[in-house]
Amino acid sequence: KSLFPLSQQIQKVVSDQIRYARMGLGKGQWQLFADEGEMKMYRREEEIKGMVMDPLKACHVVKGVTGHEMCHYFFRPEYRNDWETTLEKMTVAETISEDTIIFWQIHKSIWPVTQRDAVFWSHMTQVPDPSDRDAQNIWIVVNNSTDLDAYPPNQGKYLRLFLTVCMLCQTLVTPPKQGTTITRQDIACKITYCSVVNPGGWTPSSLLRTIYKREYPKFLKRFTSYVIEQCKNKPIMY
Ligand SMILES: O=S(=O)(CCO)c1ccc(-c2ccc(C3CCCC3)c([C@@H]3C[C@@H]3c3ccccn3)c2)cc1
Repeated sequence: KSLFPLSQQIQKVVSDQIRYARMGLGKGQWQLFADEGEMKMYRREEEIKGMVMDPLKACHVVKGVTGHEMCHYFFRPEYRNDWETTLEKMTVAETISEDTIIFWQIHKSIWPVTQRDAVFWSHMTQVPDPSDRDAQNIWIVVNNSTDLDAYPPNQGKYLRLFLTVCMLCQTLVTPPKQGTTITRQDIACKITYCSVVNPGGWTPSSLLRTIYKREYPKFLKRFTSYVIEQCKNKPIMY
């Protein structure tokens, strides 16, 4: 469908997602649906052709890890089964480069919803900080559905879902006392997680919204706890 080679499509979607993540909530009726300490999750109710397409934005501040570390554990396939509890199967369909991978994921069926799969490219990159040109403290991972000939949609029992997700992470450092080196007590990561999911087939809106309301907070809490655990005894990766 896309006329542009993959790299150009990635640049466009990534720059759109950076702007979208940075704009805060923006216009429209955003509902705060999860508020647990530092983690705040908002959604806007949107239906297109009777299908739930609710945009979601989550803001979170996680102590003791950097934005690079958070994006690394979100992007790399080898860690995904440790924190993603709704996966039945995850395959690396193509490794385009060290910062671009195409995944095929089958999500566990959640009764009575038809089981879904997804094919998406995942791209991890550093983001310039507009307020501080030589800062190197912002990273992003964008996951965006794509077609892949080897994985045609809706062949078997899975409905193909379509998603655009971004995980924008900014490292915050509180400088320690003069002359002492920075430790994990002095760092934190400010996360903006955005997602728009097209479930790919009609499902009762109330049912989908119940699933999202339960699963998104669970996912972000589990993922961030996992990264803290993985990093705590390792040197800081800036
Ligand atoms: O951030 S990611 O890129 C991380 C890579 O895995 C991502 C996040 C969420 C999804 C997702 C999209 C739709 C659905 C369901 C809803 C009804 C039909 C399919 C689910 C199932 C419910 C569970 C779920 C929902 C929300 C968060 C985590 N789990 C998940 C996929 C990828």
